[in-house]
This record gives sequence, C-alpha cells and structure tokens, in this order.
Amino acid sequence: TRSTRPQRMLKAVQKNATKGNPESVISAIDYFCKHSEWAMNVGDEKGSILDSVVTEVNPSTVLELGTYCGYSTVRIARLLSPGTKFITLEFNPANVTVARQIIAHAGIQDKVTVVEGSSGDLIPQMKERFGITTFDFIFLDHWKDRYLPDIKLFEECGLLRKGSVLLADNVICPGAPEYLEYVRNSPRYESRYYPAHLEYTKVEDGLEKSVFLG
Ligand SMILES: O=C(NCCCCc1cc2ccncc2s1)c1cc(-c2ccc(F)cc2)cc(O)c1O
Ligand SMILES: [Mg+2]
Repeated sequence: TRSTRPQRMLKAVQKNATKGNPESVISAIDYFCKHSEWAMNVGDEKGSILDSVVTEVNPSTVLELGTYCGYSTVRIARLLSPGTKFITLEFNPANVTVARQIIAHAGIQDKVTVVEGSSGDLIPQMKERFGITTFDFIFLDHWKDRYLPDIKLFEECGLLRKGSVLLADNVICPGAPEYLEYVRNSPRYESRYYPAHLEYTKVEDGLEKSVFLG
C-alpha cells in the first residue's frame, strides 16, 4: 500500500542526513518540505525563533505538545543541557513510530521521552508518571482548539511556576484566537507575539510567547 508523508519524510532523513548529526536531520527535513512535499513542521523561520527562546530559557524541564515527525523535538533537544527532562506528546501512533526513528537518526533519543496519548489525558499524569512538578518551558503545537483548555489544565494541575514560558505555534494560521485572547488579557501572563510565516510558505503566521507570572 502507498506510503504516508511521514514515512517518505523518514526515508529522506535516512538517505540525506548524517546519523548522529541533529543539524543535518533538521536541514534534510526542511529540504524535503521545500522541494518535495509540504509538511506541518514548525520549519526553519519559526524554528529559529524557537531556538532563541529555548536558549534564553535554558530549561530544566520541557514539554512539547504535538511531536508529529520529531522536527521541533530535534530542534529543542539539541539545545538542552545534559540532565534536562524533556517529554513530547503525540496522539497518532503512526507518527510516534516515525518520530522515534527520526529522533534516533539525530542521535538525541536519550534526551527526550516520546509519549503516545492525548494532552487532556496525559497532562494530569505528569507528576505521577514522570515525576515532574513544574515545567520551565512548554511548546504548544498540537490541536489548535486544545491550546486554551490545556493551558487552563496546566494551571489547575499546578504545573506552572513563576517564570514558566509557554511558546505557541500557529497562533495566526491555522489560528488559536481564544488562546491568544486569554494569554493577552490575563493578568497572570506577560505575552509577546513573534511575527513570521507558515512553514515553507509566504502565508502570515507567528509564535506567541507567554510567561506565567504566578
Ligand atoms: O494541526 C496542526 N498541528 C496539530 C496536529 C495535531 C497533532 C496532535 C498532537 C497531540 C498531542 C497530544 N494531544 C493531542 C494532540 S493532537 C498544524 C496545522 C498546520 C496547517 C496550516 C495550514 C494548512 F493549510 C494546513 C495545516 C500547520 C501547523 O504548524 C500545525 O501544527
Ligand atoms: Mg505547528
């Protein structure tokens, strides 16, 4: 039967990227998406903004919602200090399988735990299953209508501390209007918008960085 786009992306990584070299995996995926098939990775333009925020925060605990094929997982993991606890959630089991292989090709499999499941179910389990008390950095890149309910879930579960940084992809395209309204109007967050474009296109998009004030 016909392969899937994530499977074709994995093949391109295995063919064109150097094993153990995260930068070459990132470049191989960007090349595939620019020259072969568009895919919903955060991409190189927004990826550079992600890099700068991760570097600035230098987190000890990280959560990514929406692994997809592991592109942003590799971008984040390659910047983390040894001993950082990094968890990424993906609901689609086929994507989990591809992501684990792309992460392994990059050689950063020991830096991250890929967990299959949905955020609504897994966020309340972070403490008991992974021994995490609070997250220093959270990257939201999953269902856009889950951004708002999940940030409220983080608050309810006590998973944010004064200074926790949340970075949300796609706040313009496909868009997360209710989430934007919440973080920009809540006195509990200091929010800033980073304008960019939808990955591999000229369509307007951007990232929203929100710092929890406690
Ligand atoms: O849907 C997007 N991303 C989420 C996929 C949903 C995967 C999930 C992971 C997970 C983990 C835990 N709990 C629940 C979930 S649900 C997405 C879509 C576009 C796009 C933009 C323009 C288009 F024309 C067509 C697509 C661009 C992007 O950068 C995206 O991130
Ligand atoms: Mg995205």
